[in-house]
Amino acid sequence: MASYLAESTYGKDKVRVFRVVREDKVHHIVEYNVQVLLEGELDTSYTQADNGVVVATDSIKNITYYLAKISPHVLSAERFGLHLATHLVSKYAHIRKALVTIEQLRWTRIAVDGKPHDHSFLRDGEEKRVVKVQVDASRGKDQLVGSVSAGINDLLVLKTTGSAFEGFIRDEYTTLPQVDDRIFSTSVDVLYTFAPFEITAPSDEKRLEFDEKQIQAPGRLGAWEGLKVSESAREITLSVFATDESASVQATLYKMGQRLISQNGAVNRATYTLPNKHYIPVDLKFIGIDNTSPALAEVFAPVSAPSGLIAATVARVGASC
Ligand SMILES: O=c1[nH]c(=O)c2[nH]c(=O)[nH]c2[nH]1
Repeated sequence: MASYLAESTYGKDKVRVFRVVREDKVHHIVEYNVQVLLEGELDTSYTQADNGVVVATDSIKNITYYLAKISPHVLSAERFGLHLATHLVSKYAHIRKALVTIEQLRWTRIAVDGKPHDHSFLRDGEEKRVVKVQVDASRGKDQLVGSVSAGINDLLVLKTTGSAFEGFIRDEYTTLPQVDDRIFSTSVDVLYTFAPFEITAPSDEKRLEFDEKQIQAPGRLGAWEGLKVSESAREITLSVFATDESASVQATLYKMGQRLISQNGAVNRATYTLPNKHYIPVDLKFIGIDNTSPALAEVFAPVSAPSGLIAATVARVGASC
């Protein structure tokens, strides 16, 4: 009956942060859902009820808000996440690793007479940008290793043709007809990963320092900085989805990943998770109407469950992560 604590992590989830940065009359905003998890010399908090090693998750929340106030990087989820994670592992001697996941909600400037408004925004879609940052101090507090992944969640797309699914295994379990034309809809989750890099530890007493010079990545922050790659990933995902003569979700996914990597030199891997959101032509034979032959299918029943689920990671040849 012997047992032991095999692994653990803890922190604060769903810290909702809205930040405004006022540049004279032009206001910039971000809204984040932040998850902060810590790992380190924390076993005794589980095994011996030793709260003396616990940074309260309430304090983790407070630190998140404090950094949102003072960090010059708050408008970039990648930089803000790195600043927060670097502070946590630098401030607390026994914390070995900080993992920060940020979900960024969409706020787009309202266009008034075709001109982006200074301080009014709209939620144009439920898609989110997602950023996962890790700062690892396992090799020492002065040898911090940072890693960044970023991507998109819940990007809902649909096409009405240019998608087939044929040639799959047919046996006693098969009821699905082969089709050379169908509706293809998915809610894209994509996460792409950059090579890890060193971060110079903050040298100020409060361990709050964090600037570009501390990032020892090729091209520093610029190599993987959020927006360029994130816009490219979104564009590639949408354009492959729209233009591919899809043989299957699997084949289209692979093309998305290949193109993302070939067009973004700093990205080493891309993981796509694509539910296949089925739209089934309604059988109207009961009233003498053909609505099921592909060319005549016009009325569909969207099926919320079950859905297919296709996930794969495409990696750059020769890259170690
Ligand atoms: O693109 C698809 N891939 C599958 O693996 C699959 N399975 C299924 O029933 N429909 C589909 N469509």
